[in-house]
Amino acid sequence: VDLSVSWLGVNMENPLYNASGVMCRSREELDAVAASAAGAVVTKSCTLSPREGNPEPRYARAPHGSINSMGLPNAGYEYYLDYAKNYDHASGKPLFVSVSGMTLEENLTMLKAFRDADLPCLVELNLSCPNLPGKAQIGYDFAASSHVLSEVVKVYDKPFGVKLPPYFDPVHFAEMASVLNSFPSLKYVTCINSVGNGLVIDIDSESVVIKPKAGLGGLGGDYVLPTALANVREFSRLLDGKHVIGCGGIKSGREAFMHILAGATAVQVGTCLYEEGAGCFARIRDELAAIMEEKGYRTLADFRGKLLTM
Ligand SMILES: O=C(O)c1[nH]c(=O)[nH]c(=O)c1Cl
Repeated sequence: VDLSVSWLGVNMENPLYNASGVMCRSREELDAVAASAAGAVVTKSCTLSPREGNPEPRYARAPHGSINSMGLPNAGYEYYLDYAKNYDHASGKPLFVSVSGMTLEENLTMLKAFRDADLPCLVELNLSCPNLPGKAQIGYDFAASSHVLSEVVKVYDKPFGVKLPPYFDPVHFAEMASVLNSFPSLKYVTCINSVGNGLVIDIDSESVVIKPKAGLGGLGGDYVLPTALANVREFSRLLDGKHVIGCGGIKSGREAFMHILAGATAVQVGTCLYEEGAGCFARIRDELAAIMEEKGYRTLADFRGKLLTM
């Protein structure tokens, strides 16, 4: 079976890579993902200046996934620009850079720098960080999203993508798709970011499990799989000529198969990567290959987007 996927001018031998935020803040972590069976690498969302992030504990494993309120800890955009300049693009593993400025001006400054560096990496503009106290997610404000993207495409003329929050209403899917469809150079969306502001409670300690925001944090893992699949399928259906990257609840070949069946071009692994380590890419790849073998599919295109309805 052939697990490769070619899209946006990049070729991936394996459709699996890390979700932004997991194993991608330092060059050592990024190199570990690049050295693994992952088919691509994406950096931790960056801001203009380095950030410490929220007070710890800010990540916790939960019975069916994870909760995090990291608060955008990162080394600052110049660190990731430097990593991208030195990245071995000939390695065949595309590098994606996640950008998540604290303000529109920050985003424009960073995007101009990446534009001017003229690197083969692709930008994933994060519209969905749920963990900055007092800051609403851009992705939940359709007018703000449209304004940000209008300003972005004025300075950043290369293909790019956006990381979207989960939506939970057909009207919202349609509204956001309408906004996104008005930007031809926006070539992909990554669905989904964590399900924002959940609350995990430990009944033994009768306490929350993370410190920031009185315990509120973004959910990942099994908790979010059905929501992730719905967002992948809806945006695959509603977006014109754009790719959808699936993220959310992938921990085996089974969920990877589901995401691709729902329409995903490629898939990102977050919670499972955090808990298992970079070995998960080879394991999930092999599990996906076995499922394809069993079903008689030779390539991802044989079943991509072919989810049956009743
Ligand atoms: O708290 C974070 O750093 C964070 N955590 C998430 O779950 N999604 C994001 O986009 C970000 Cl930026």
